[in-house]
Amino acid sequence: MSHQSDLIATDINAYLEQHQNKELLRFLTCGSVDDGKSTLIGRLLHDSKMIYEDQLAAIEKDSQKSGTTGEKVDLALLVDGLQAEREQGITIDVAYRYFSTAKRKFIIADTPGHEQYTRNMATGASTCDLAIILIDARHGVMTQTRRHSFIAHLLGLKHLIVAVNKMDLVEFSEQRFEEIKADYLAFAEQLSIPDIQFVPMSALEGDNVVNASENMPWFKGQTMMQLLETTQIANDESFEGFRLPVQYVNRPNLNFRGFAGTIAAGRIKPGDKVVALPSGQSSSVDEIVTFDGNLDEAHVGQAVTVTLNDEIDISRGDMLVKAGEQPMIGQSFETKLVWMNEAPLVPGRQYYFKIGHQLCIGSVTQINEKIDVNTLETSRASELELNSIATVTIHLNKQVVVDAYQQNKHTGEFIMIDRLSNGTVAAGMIEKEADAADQRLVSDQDRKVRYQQSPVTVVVNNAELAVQLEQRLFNRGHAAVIVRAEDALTVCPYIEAAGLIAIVAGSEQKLPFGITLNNNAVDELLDELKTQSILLEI
Ligand SMILES: Nc1nc2c(ncn2[C@@H]2O[C@H](COP(=O)(O)OP(=O)(O)OP(=O)(O)O)[C@@H](O)[C@H]2O)c(=O)[nH]1
Repeated sequence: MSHQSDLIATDINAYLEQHQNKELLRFLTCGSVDDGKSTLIGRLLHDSKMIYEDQLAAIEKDSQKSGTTGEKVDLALLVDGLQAEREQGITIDVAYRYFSTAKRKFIIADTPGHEQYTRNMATGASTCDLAIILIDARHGVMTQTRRHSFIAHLLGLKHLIVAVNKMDLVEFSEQRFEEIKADYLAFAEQLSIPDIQFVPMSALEGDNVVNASENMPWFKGQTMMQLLETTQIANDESFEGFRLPVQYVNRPNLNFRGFAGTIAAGRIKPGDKVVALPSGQSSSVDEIVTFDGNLDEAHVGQAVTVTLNDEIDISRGDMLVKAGEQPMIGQSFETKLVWMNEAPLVPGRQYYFKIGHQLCIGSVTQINEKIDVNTLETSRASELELNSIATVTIHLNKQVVVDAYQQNKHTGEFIMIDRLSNGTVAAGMIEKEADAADQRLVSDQDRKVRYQQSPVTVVVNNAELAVQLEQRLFNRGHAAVIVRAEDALTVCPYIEAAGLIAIVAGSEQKLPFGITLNNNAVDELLDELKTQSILLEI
């Protein structure tokens, strides 16, 4: 490799130490097809001298055979390494690449631009600190630009670099750059992204990638590489509100009981008062133990084992927090969801939910609004197809401890897993606790479709009873649609048309074809269901 530190020859230990301690920046490149993502990454590697001599020789040879750049070396070939990609001419998956400069280490997530790869982008972005949004200077802000920016915002990225690429094809025009910048800023107002930088660039020619452009002397800002090396990310993690999701209870002998995990937010010292959640039992920190010895203080990002001054019951999946800095504890939440499965999301169907180290069963009870990622317009929807993004209400079979994702990624994110295939079907971000009374009341638009999917319809006039009923039915494998008593007659035709069973509990309304229970008791209802099992098979 041509890029080498002098330290490698003189003091390898000092070099390794220096390398180890360099800050790591994870970033994502996104743009439409052919905006120049691969060329940009190739250029970053090439100009920062991170390419092996033999790699360079190989792509020089390949450029003549399959490159798209005429006489010039096609640096995209360095990145689009997969044969299948080359044949199709597109990047098909998230590819991670590593490189470092004297100042920082980098991991790049290279994601495909097409709309059908929204899930790949979301996957790539979820662990990144920064996103580079590429715009072709000839085309300006496109639908995809807006989509990528929205997903970056959704996943809580705090830093964006908008790279206006192919400036060589618009005569390095300052006016064109300013036009695109103004367009982008007008759109970005809707997204609250704290840090947006702009760079006019030619990835192909190398202008403003690593070296400042001689063709654009009017641009006084930093080059792409300078921005990557200097964007401040150290304070992006939250130092407020201590959170230690317990990954492992370490009990090597009778005298030691420690709770191990990576601190997801805040800081902690021996003596601090802590609460274990969801149990709510409190204690105080005795020691903070690490492989390298005990610490006087630990903070976000550090992997530690904490011992407490009292024997309290804590197991994997629980969370230690500081007294007075409580997160949300609940079973129902409003969340953003990116649906990643070929088969559509079916409200009411049960999935595993993995929230940090907490695993439980639950379902999406309602799709509140679907977001058109291209226009940011919202609409009602009864199902979500692959790559859809929506606000949904989820209901879980046990209490979990979470934060809003925008406050803390680590404690606010979750995935949904199919219970049969074990495949990840969605990624979600917690927004807030759902309103317990309303969240199971089905909206008019969703009603018809929900009935077709759901074997039992329960009509109630009591929100608390509705919650209990739905939970108990869920536990017995039935999906229930809860309808408010006052809506019951309006929705009768749908129930009838779908040939479903209506169970009327505690309601004044008598549906013509329902089983009317005169008693509110849940157990009696369930007994009734048992004896009426034939009806449930419909
Ligand atoms: N003139 C000019 N051409 C460029 C520039 N950057 C990239 N290109 C060309 O644009 C085409 C697409 O570049 P890629 O880097 O493969 O684009 P991509 O965004 O990675 O495309 P996918 O991998 O298909 O998503 C290639 O022919 C590049 O040589 C630039 O700054 N100026």
